[in-house]
Order: sequence, then C-alpha cells, then structure tokens
Amino acid sequence: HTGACARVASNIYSKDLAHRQACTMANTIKYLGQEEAQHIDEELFNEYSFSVDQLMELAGLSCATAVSKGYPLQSLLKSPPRVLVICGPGNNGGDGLVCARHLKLFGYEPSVLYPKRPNKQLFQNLTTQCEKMDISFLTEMPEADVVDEVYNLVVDAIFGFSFKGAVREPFGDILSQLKKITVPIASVDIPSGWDVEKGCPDGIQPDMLISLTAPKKAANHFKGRYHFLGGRFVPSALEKKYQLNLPQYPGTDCVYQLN
Ligand SMILES: NC(=O)C1=CN([C@@H]2O[C@H](COP(=O)(O)OP(=O)(O)OC[C@H]3O[C@@H](n4cnc5c(N)ncnc54)[C@H](O)[C@@H]3O)[C@@H](O)[C@H]2O)[C@H](O)CC1
Ligand SMILES: [K+]
Repeated sequence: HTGACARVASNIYSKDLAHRQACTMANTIKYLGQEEAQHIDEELFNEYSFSVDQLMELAGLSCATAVSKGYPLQSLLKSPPRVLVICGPGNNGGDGLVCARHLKLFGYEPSVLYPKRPNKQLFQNLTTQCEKMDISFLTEMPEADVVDEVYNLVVDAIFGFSFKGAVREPFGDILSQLKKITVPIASVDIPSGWDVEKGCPDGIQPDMLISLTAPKKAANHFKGRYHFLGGRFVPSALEKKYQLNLPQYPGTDCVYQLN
C-alpha cells in the first residue's frame, strides 16, 4: 500500500514538475531594463514594506550560495580558500558585504576591498559584522598578478542596476586590474562597468553572474559558465504585475541555475 502511495505521489510530482517546466519554457523569464528594475526595487520597499537589510541579506546569501555551488571548497586550487570581495558604494556593495560574511560561515577566507563607504548605519553595521568575524579589509586594490597568486576568485559587488555613465575613480583602476586577472570573477547582479541594458564588449568578463530578483538586459551578453538567479523574495502579486515569469526554485533553495 505504501509503495502504491509513493508511486502515485511521485507520478503527481513528476507531472507537476513537467507542467512547471513547460510553463517556464513557454513564458520565458523576463530580462529587465534599468528603470523597470528600479521600479520593482522601490515597490518592494514602499508598497510591500520590506527593509533594505532584509532583502540585502537574502541577496547576499544567494550570492554566497551560488559561489559555493560553482566553486566548491574542495575544488579550489589555492589553500587557504581565499576569495577577494570588492564592494562598491551602493546596495550592490552591501550585497557584497553580506556575501563575504556568508562565505566565511561556509568555510572560505574572504578579504574585502571597500574603498568608498557610504555614511549610513546599514553599511557601518555590515562592515562591523565582517570585522568581528575576522574578515580582513584591504587598503588598496592588489595588482592583477597578486590577485592571481593569492586568491581563488573575485566577487564583483561594485555596481548594480543603478550604474550610469563613465566609471569614476577609484573604480576605473580597479576594473582595469579585473580585466587582467585570470582567476574567475563572480559578478553580483550585473558585471560592473557594463551598461545595465547593453552590456560592454570590452568590459570585465565574469565566469559567474548572480542575477537578483530577475536578470537585467545586460545578462543577454553574459558569456561565462554559470548564470544563477537569486533573491528569492519576490511576492507572487509583484511577479505577476511585472510578468517576470520567474522559474520555480528547487525545494527550499535560494538560487536557481539558469545555465
Ligand atoms: N530589488 C532587488 O533586487 C534588490 C537589489 N539589491 C542590490 O542593490 C543593487 C542596486 O543598488 P543601488 O544602491 O541602487 O545602486 P548600485 O549599487 O548599482 O550603485 C549605486 C552607487 O554607485 C555609484 N555610481 C553610479 N554610477 C557610477 C559611475 N559611473 N562611476 C562611479 N560610481 C557610480 C552611485 O553614485 C551610487 O553610490 C542591485 O543591483 C542589487 O545588487 C538589494 O541589495 C536588495 C534588493
Ligand atoms: K556587480
């Protein structure tokens, strides 16, 4: 009897799964423009009453989880398992600080470069949390050959969907080093320096992209090996309103591998 129930249950499950996969394929996931991404962000905060801290925690956890799936500890070539996390001046940088904290909890040895720190309590708190967890902060960007020698990978949390115009210093210098490194780059939400919609053919070329909420149009130009979706916090009414057609995350996972 138990066997029959299990067979029925697994039949229902596989039909349901097949149905969901078909739906996901028919309604392909939406790639957002810059303004649309900003509207969704504002709506999450203003209409749905989420706080930045909440969503940033889930975003950063997604990034650390994606990194641990693409670059598992046991696969790393250099010991100790050092990771360089570069954080920019906005919320993308905040995601990077959260990601660094979770990477540390997962057994990695993150170091953070955080050259432009906003004078806001949220970012000061995230910085203190990292410091108290013995995550080191670098005072300057190492040269490309030093990055290659010391670190297993770089997490790029410099700019997200609010990036506009020509890159201002010190991030121009940092990005030019990142173009020279050979260790993989995992970019949070958008490869930094890329136009949010059009990409950037001569920009950095990350090996991993973790799109948050939904991919941005620039992700059409991503050529790396791993594209993950993270930020599993979108209420279904909001998803419907913007016709995001998000895929079903597996079980309780906080990331979905798009390719
Ligand atoms: N809804 C979500 O999915 C969530 C996303 N999160 C993350 O937040 C970023 C967007 O954050 P935001 O603060 O709006 O902007 P950025 O981090 O992209 O950067 C703004 C920051 O950068 C400066 N800046 C802009 N252009 C330049 C430039 N050309 N040169 C130098 N500096 C520049 C600007 O002055 C600001 O200081 C999103 O991508 C996600 O990663 C949330 O964490 C959770 C919710
Ligand atoms: K980024």
